[in-house]
Amino acid sequence: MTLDVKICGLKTEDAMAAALDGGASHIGFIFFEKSPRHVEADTAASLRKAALGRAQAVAVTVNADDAGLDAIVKTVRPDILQLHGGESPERVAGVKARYGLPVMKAFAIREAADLERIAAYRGVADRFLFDAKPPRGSELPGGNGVSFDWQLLAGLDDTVDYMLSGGLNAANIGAALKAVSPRGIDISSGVESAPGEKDPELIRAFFAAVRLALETDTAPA
Ligand SMILES: O=C(O)c1ccccc1N[C@@H]1O[C@H](COP(=O)(O)O)[C@@H](O)[C@H]1O
Repeated sequence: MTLDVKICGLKTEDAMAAALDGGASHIGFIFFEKSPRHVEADTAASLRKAALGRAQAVAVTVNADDAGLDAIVKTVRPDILQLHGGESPERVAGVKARYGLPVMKAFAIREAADLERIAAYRGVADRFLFDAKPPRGSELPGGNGVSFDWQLLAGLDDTVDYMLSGGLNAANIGAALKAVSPRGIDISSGVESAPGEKDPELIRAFFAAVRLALETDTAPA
């Protein structure tokens, strides 16, 4: 089994190096000013150079307008756009057409009914990302370090290409991969020592836990 691993919310060169050396397939930059992980486009453009030819750069935005996306795409040259707000299927299609880039659409999951929303995005979004619903009072649509019931995804058919996200860490990734079979996993706060502060040691520990989980073949039959 190959598994994509996205380390999200990178802001520093040492965290970027740990992510790439660990084997990240994707690295994510947050463009959302309320987030402790927010980066300016210039910073992301500089950091993403280290990933060229090694990992795909993902620009994470929340209900961004064309002007905002134009600036990010022009400066950062991301490989993928992650839309982590309430973007409609029409908006996703419009973003894909405007930039010619793959789009990963995020969905907040708490109960089975939340998955019904993906139907309208099938054939529109290139990939889905399933994250937990934010806790009450949080200003962040993602990056809250909160998990959801992974079993909710167990009934998805194999054609649904998704990344699993939300509260993943070195301690629970084995159980997550026992429960479900995503094509990718995405982590942010689980490799931080404080909000927005990536810890290279925690990034290394996460990759070690992923390797262990894959070696022990934890995927469901
Ligand atoms: O991380 C953020 O601050 C953030 C802000 C706005 C939209 C998305 C954000 N992060 C996404 O959240 C998940 C991972 O969160 P965690 O591992 O539970 O901390 C991931 O998809 C990030 O791209």
